[in-house]
Order: sequence, then C-alpha cells, then structure tokens
Amino acid sequence: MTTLAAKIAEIETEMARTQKNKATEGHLGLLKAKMAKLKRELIEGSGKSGGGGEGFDVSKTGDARVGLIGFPSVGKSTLLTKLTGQFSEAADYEFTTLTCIPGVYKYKGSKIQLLDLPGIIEGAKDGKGRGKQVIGVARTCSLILIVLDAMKPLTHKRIIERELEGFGIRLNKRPPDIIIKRKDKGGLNIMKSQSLEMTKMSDDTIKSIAHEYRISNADIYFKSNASADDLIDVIEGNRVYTPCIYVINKIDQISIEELELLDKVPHYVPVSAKDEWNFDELMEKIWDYLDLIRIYTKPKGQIPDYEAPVIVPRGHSTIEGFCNRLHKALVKEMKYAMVWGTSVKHNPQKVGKDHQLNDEDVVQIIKKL
Ligand SMILES: Nc1nc2c(ncn2[C@@H]2O[C@H](COP(=O)(O)OP(=O)(O)OP(=O)(O)O)[C@@H](O)[C@H]2O)c(=O)[nH]1
Ligand SMILES: [K+]
Ligand SMILES: [Mg+2]
Repeated sequence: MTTLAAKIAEIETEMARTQKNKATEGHLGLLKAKMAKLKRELIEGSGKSGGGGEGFDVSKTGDARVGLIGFPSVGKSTLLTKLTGQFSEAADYEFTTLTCIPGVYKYKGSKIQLLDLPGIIEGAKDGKGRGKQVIGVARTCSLILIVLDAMKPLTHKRIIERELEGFGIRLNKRPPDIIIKRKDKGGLNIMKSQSLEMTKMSDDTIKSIAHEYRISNADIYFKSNASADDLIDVIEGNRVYTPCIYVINKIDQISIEELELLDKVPHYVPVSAKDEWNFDELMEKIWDYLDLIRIYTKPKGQIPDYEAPVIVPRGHSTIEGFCNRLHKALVKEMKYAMVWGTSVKHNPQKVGKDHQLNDEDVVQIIKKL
C-alpha cells in the first residue's frame, strides 16, 4: 500500500520534472489540485487540525491572539518573557519549549495574548516534532510573528513560510476574488470581470482543476488575475488569511551594515529580545497589523471611560459589533446610539446599529424604555 506521504512525494517529483510553460500549465494545475487533496487527507487523518492536543489547548483571552513561530532557539521564549512578564524557560539548546505558553501584555488599553510555542523544523506540517500542533495553534491566531535569528541564513524565512502554507495558512494575503456558484446542470461557465486579463491560468487549466474536484456544473467568476493555487484555495475552502510580521531577533550580535541589509525584508522588525531593543516599534507594528480600533463608552451623565476601551477589529466596527462585545442582548435593547468622534459629522450624532465606528470614537447606548 502506498502511503499518503509517498503519494505526495511522487507528485512533488513529477512537478519538479515538469517544465513550466504554456503547454504544461494545465497539467501542473492538475498536479497542484491532486497535491492539495492529498495534503488535506494527511492533515485531517492526523486527528485535530484546529490546534489543541495536550499542552496546546490554551483558551483565548484578551482582545487578540498573537503566535510566535520559528525555528528552535531563535529566542521566542525570551521574547515572551520580556514582553509579557510571563516566564517561559529559555536556554541555549533546541526544543527547550515543549508546549504552548500564553502570556498577556497591555497596549493602548487593549490586552494582547501572546503565545510562546515550540520551535518548528522543516517537515513540521508532515508530522515532524510537534509541528502539527504548533501550526494548528497558529491557525487560531489573528497575527503570526515569524521569529528569525539575525545570525542564521535568511533562507529560514522561506522554510517556515512553506510549513505554514502547507497547513492552509496564507500570510499577508487577501482571499482570492473568485466566486464559485454550484448548479445542478448547465456545465462549467467561466466568467471574468470586464477587461480582466487572466495571465496565470488558462480556461483549460480552470476546467481541469474543476474536473479534478468533480465540479461539473458551476459558474466560476473571476474578479482578479488569479493563479491555479488561488483557485484551489477557494475550492478547498479551509484556508485562513493571517497577517504576519517577521521579527528578526538577536540584532545585538550583528553589525550596522548587516542590519541595513535586512531593510529589504518586507513586514519586518529588528529586535534584541535579550536587550529589549526596539520593543516600541514591535508593539506598534503588532497593533497596526492587528487592525483593531478603540471605542470609549460613555455612561449617561458621566465622562467617557478612557481607561478601558472596548476593542473591536476594524472590519467589525459597527455599533452592533461594539454592543456584542459588551453583551449579546444589548443590541436588542438599544433604541439608538449617540456617537462623538471622527465617524460622525455632528458631535454628538444619533446613529443606528449599522453605523461604522472609527478609532477612538465615544459611544453612548440609549436603551428602549
Ligand atoms: N544574543 C542574543 N541571544 C538571545 C536573544 N534572545 C534569545 N537569546 C538566546 O538564545 C537562546 C535561545 O533562546 P530561547 O528563548 O530559548 O529560544 P526559543 O526560540 O524559545 O527556543 P526553543 O524553545 O528551543 O524553540 C538562549 O540562550 C537565549 O538567551 C537576543 O536577543 N540576543
Ligand atoms: K532554546
Ligand atoms: Mg522556547
């Protein structure tokens, strides 16, 4: 019996052997689809894929969850201890950390949960070390910090990215603009936005990928220049789209010239966990990438509570989203809301539950009698 891993290896070899050109594009697309299906089987077969497992079942607290991912001994635990005050053992040997250690720090009135995790290595997603549990936890984070050692080759960055990608995590990427409407009959209907030129994938490739997934009747609508990987992501459906910051640690060990070279890395922050260098920039960047906003509540006849803002993701910053953070029944009890701040023309202004709030708005909920 051929194992899943062997089947995956077989396809990988075939992909490597196949030259990339117009004539082979369809075949490559098909191989990618087959690979995606096998990888899903591999992950599902391993039991839990949504995190968890002994020592990894940490409950969410605070306003956002941020995970530390990287090779062993890059300084993840040192960073957790220094940023949150939560002790996590650090030592100069690999795999010091064996479980998930949560810590919390406060920033701009929010509580950020930071998770220290065991180091991962190449092949983690296929079952090496505790890789699967680690990446399973990474899937539950609103932001991933990939920690790199400034003394080690930058090729490590790509290896970690591949491990996360292989587990369905897409870093600093938006979900592809593809809509698939399945139907009972009518065959495959490929549609594209006006004047959109698809340069990464031909109609034949689209058809062969759909066929591989037994999609024979559907409208497939493309709004952007998608690749075969994008189409497979949308069909597979279980991808998570997570922002990511590259934290380059141990800069106390490198020269200014070497530090300047790192400037080419997008989404990066250089730090020294040991010496607590550049923590301000790191925390600010974490805040930016989490894309959270602060809403101050104003009880009737009192001044707003500026100490304890309600924190909501910018994408869920309606009055309704704000109410739901306080308690579930509130939006039903609400008659209207008064808002002060940049989201309104008049201060204050009466608004309904669909009103979109901005960072640092002040809100007073007026209840029905
Ligand atoms: N020079 C220097 N050493 C550091 C820095 N941060 C961590 N270290 C050292 O690097 C070694 C590994 O640190 P850890 O915090 O245990 O690294 P880790 O990534 O948690 O390692 P694992 O749990 O084994 O995956 C320790 O000897 C730390 O003292 C830093 O900023 N500069
Ligand atoms: K270590
Ligand atoms: Mg550690």
